[in-house]
Amino acid sequence: MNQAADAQIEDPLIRVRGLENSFGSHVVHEDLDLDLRQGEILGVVGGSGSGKSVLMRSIIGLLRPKAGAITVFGKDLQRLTAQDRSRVERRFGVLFQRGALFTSLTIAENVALPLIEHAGLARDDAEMLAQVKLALAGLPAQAAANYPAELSGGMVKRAALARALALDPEVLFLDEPTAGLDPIGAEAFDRLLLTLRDALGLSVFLVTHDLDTLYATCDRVAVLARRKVLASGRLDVVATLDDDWIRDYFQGPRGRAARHISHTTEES
Ligand SMILES: Nc1ncnc2c1ncn2[C@@H]1O[C@H](COP(=O)(O)OP(=O)(O)OP(=O)(O)O)[C@@H](O)[C@H]1O
Repeated sequence: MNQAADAQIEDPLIRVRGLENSFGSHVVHEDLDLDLRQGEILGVVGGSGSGKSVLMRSIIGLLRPKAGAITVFGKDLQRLTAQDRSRVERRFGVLFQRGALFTSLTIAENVALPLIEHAGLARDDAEMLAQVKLALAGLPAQAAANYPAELSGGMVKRAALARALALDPEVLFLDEPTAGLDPIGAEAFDRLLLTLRDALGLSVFLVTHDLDTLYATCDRVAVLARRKVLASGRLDVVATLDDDWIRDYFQGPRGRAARHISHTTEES
């Protein structure tokens, strides 16, 4: 596990304070606070519809919150000019829930696209660099020429991860990266995530329902419930808090099984 979990870090990389989001009369977030620290993998959990994706979209700039402050790399996002904001956003890599690759482009072309559009690389250079990113995400070289529909779910996730890594981000946002993967594929993805975090010094905002992923990868966890972050901290601490939702989630049969597996793995 990463040392960030225990470190007393004054300035988090991302600081969200008093966030409010609503759609019509439906209030999703109210007075929500959250920190993402340098070098950590933060697991963001909560029931379906609790606002995990809306939170992620607010931070990466796809959704303008109704109120609150989001500070990224020490800069208040709302106060930045469009140009400065896009500079900040270029330091983010994002993997959306369903991969969101362009189906009419090959895997290499998908990964090359941000390099051409945002880094201004020539097509040949971008496609060469795309091969490096695909290798980093653990894809075999021959997958580069395939279209997304020709790959397995696990390979599509890796391709989407390669695209998220294209611009050498400092923060990685992952929305349900192991959803739909079989347990072996999900475990391989977890290991890849840890390796990449350590090798590239990434900080990771990880939305997940997957308890195994949570126990295998996260330094800290933030629980979204009742429109805010109900609790955040080390998983072993949060999992034992006295709250009905937390108890049901972490100490139900699936939570207990995931914790048992993680302890067994740590001991062996
Ligand atoms: N563009 C939108 N317009 C209206 N309502 C929206 C919009 N986006 C999200 N919502 C609503 O906001 C709430 C939170 O959605 P969100 O997708 O963040 O949930 P989630 O916690 O990520 O859920 P899941 O785990 O099922 O993916 C939901 O009730 C959803 O219907």
